[in-house]
Amino acid sequence: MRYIIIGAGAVGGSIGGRLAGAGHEVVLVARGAQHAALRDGGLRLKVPDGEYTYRLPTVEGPGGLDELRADDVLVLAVKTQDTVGALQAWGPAPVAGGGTAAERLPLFCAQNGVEGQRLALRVFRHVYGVCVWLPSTFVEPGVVSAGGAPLTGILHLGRHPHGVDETVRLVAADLDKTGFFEAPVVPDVARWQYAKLLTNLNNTVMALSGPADGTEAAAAVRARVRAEGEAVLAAAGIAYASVEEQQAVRGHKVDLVPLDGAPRTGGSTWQSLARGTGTIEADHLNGEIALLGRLYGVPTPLNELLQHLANTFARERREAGSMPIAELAALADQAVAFVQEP
Ligand SMILES: CC(C)(CO)C(=O)C(=O)O
Repeated sequence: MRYIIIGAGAVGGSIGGRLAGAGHEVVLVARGAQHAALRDGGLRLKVPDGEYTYRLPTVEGPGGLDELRADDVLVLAVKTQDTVGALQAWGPAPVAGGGTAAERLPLFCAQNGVEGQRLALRVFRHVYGVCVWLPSTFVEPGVVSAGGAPLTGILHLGRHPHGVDETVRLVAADLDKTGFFEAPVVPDVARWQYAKLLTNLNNTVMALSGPADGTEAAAAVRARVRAEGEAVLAAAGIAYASVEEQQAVRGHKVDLVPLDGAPRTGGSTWQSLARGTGTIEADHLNGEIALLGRLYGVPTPLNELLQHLANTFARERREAGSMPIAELAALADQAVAFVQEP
């Protein structure tokens, strides 16, 4: 199989690099400065076992390929807010030399949340979810780091929202065989992704108030945000894997190792803010909970607040981590009081 990594950033670059390192054919897809750096200098992957450079075919879109092949596997690793753009480019994808129609190819969404798969199913027939547990960082154009050891990441895979087929087994086997991923094939990948969504609700808290906030105030905000998420999923009848189930798989297999020259950061939303990308994933993390809350009549003041504040930070390019946790906690109290008013 040939792996086409659409969005060769932190997660996509880590997966693509490790697959290439294990001898697989990999094509990287990126835009702008990242495309230029990957094309000219290769992909530099900083990991606990060393630093590797992979010189791989790199394109900006399907037009850069001669053709799509029947053995191509698309891995969509762009941030959720960039999914529609990527699907518009790749979905109908008539490529120069003809070949296989992209919409018939398997598309694996290696993304946070669940919205990516829903969008992809409007265009692609064979959509797979990947529940990505892979702490990684976009260091600078052409360079990504992934600090998990002994494994780089744990990637639960399955057809979205549920189901297993031969393709997912083959992809999981390729990932497993790199030696750097554990890739359990699960019959209910959405259940794992909703569990991860609950964890990712904290991404905005970290992005606003700093990555390494071990204070009681931060823990209290996180607990309240998660409790809202759990109440919403319960009301919507959406099942999610328990913390114990997740820990049983994860164990200490992706413990973080400090990497020379690669800054330790606070999750993907923090990184987006720190890079000043102008957009973040909050609409599909806290915003997913707020949406479900409205659909099922469950108040979600904290998640709405976090969605709003984080989007404002991104739009105004405010400094990541610059809101003291006490200020965030006070705003959270006000938001809760506001919805409780008669
Ligand atoms: C928690 C983590 C790092 C795991 O992959 C993540 O999902 C994120 O930063 O978005």
